[in-house]
Amino acid sequence: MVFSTAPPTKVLKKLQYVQNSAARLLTGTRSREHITPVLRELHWLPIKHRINYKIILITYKALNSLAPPYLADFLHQYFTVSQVSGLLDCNTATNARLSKTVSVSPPGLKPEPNAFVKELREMNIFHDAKYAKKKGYDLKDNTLVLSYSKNDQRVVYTLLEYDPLLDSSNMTTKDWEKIGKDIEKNYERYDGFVILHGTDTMAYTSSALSFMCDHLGKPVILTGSQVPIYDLWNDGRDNLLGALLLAGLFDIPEVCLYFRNKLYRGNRVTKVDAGSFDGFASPNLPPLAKMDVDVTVYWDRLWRDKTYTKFCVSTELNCNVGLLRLFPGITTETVRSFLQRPIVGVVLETYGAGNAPDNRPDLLAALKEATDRGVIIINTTQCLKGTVSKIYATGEVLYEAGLLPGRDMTPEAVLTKLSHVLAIEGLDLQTKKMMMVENLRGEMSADLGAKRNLSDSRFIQVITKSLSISCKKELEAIRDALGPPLACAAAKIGDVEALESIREMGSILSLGDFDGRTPLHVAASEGHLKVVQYLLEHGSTIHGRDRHGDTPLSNAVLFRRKDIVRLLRKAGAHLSREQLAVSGTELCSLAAHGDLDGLQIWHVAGADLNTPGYDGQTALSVVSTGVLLRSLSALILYCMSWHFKTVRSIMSRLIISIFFVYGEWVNLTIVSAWPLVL
Ligand SMILES: NC(=O)C[C@H](N)C(=O)O
Repeated sequence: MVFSTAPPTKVLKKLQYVQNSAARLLTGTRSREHITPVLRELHWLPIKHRINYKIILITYKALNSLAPPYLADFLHQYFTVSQVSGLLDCNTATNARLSKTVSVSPPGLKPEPNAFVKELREMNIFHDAKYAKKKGYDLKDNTLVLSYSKNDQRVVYTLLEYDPLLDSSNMTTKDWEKIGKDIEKNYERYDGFVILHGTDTMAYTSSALSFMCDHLGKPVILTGSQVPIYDLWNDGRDNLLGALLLAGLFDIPEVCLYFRNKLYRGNRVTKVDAGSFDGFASPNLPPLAKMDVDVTVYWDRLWRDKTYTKFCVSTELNCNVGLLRLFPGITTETVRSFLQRPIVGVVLETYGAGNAPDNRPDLLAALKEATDRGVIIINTTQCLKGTVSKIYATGEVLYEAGLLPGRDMTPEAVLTKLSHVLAIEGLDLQTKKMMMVENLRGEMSADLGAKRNLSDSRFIQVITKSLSISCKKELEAIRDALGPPLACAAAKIGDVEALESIREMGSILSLGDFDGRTPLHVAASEGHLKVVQYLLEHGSTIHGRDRHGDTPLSNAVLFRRKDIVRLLRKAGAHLSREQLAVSGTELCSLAAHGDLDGLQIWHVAGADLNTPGYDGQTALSVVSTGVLLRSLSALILYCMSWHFKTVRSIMSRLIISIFFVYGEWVNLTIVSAWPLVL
């Protein structure tokens, strides 16, 4: 997690003056007259450095012996109310930071370990301590609650800080693997993931993760900042807040990058500005979402997995790949030595629409030699925007040399895709080449093909006629408003054809109705296996929650649709942490009623039969207690029968008790053995 930026040198001088003067004040007289010149200098600094945390803290320490009202006035100019109270409190953390800060002389910014979560706790927007307390949340140190709520739902988030924290320039593929593994490890416990990352190499990481995450069904959002979040004037706070809200409240099953109010697909971005809050661009794909006055998610732009397979992360990456940028006069020796073994994959950045000199047979021969040896070379453009094509003869020659077209992929995307594809075991070269030109995660613009016109839809024709509408915008608005409830209605009656027509008119089948219930929720509840299959094949969001927090899987469990539970599990659905937390009590109640079918469904859905209920009992102990009680009653009956001599022979008395005990034994065996026979 890194939030840093280096200030320009002119400002550094001023910064140093203020720091030094403030530091001198620490040891000398601390009267108002001595401090005023420092403050004046402070005011002349550009705002972003004036409010530099270090300066404020040093000056604060210098001011510490002054009268509190003066001190508070000063602090309020630069800090929020909660930060001031944190400072005045001068707790151990603040003291630790103060002493550390004073000893730092040149402000070369570095990631600061173990500071972030404490800082977030002090910012009201990032942690609503009162709410957490009121709700009785047992929040561990690194778990916080956002103060923003939607339908009384809060985003609760847990922070995992890496050790060591790295400037992103120091990151390697090993760090991508670590992030990927952590996502995989925690996948079922969280609804989304936010990765705080330095901006310098963030586009590489987001591209790599997009390829490493197979069948992703939840948001993974990378974000960072150009100015440290510890500074008052920074972009870290907005970026982090936006990323948390999007990851927590929206079902966007992609690896994305969030920066300056926009959510981009992770493998379409590139860093374009080192000195602006608008640091990233996605030249060939518009944003997936915008956080403005309203949050707008462009659902139709999302990349959806069309297969139903469980999420997994492939962490293997081939590091023998490289980027080579052509320039006029590049020597054949340079190209040749670059293409030497062990290199197996190369991104060749060519001119314009994918062109290279066609009057350099030596250079083209060097490329051809490499591709003949099995090196995969992908042709990409040096331009920020646009795609490679074969329109020029200077482009055509590259394909004759065995290069593959990188279309409009960013160099970051091609490099990480090569690294991923080349590491997959058991694939021949031809398949790997095929994968490189295929769209794996929306990293290239899709062929638009013959896109159906909205007005071609029969349904839309009827609506336009009856409402006398002709304008495209109005048609789209009608489609977007009617699409989700219509799709839910079709799912309810199990009508796959109707769903197909709704999809053809451009509606997104993953969207929910007024209660947040998607067609998948409805089909799962109603038990329409074919509809569930169809929806999964068309990229329906499997983890979507309705207003009550229910998912398609929990609905299928509730309505006892065992075949649908199985199918959803195959597609990667799982019970949420909250559902698992109450599963113990539910299982005990089913066990107490001898409801084998109910227990089976929960087991298929992934519940652990050993989960304790509210009173600490498990389903198994409930059954055993039942056996004990019934065995006892059997014994009592046996004795009674002996006593009252109602049953004369010992034989018949034995039969009665065996009947009781045997009956229980059969039950008990089924309950404890059924997981084996499922
Ligand atoms: N502000 C930043 O994020 C730049 C920093 N050097 C990094 O990428 O880690």
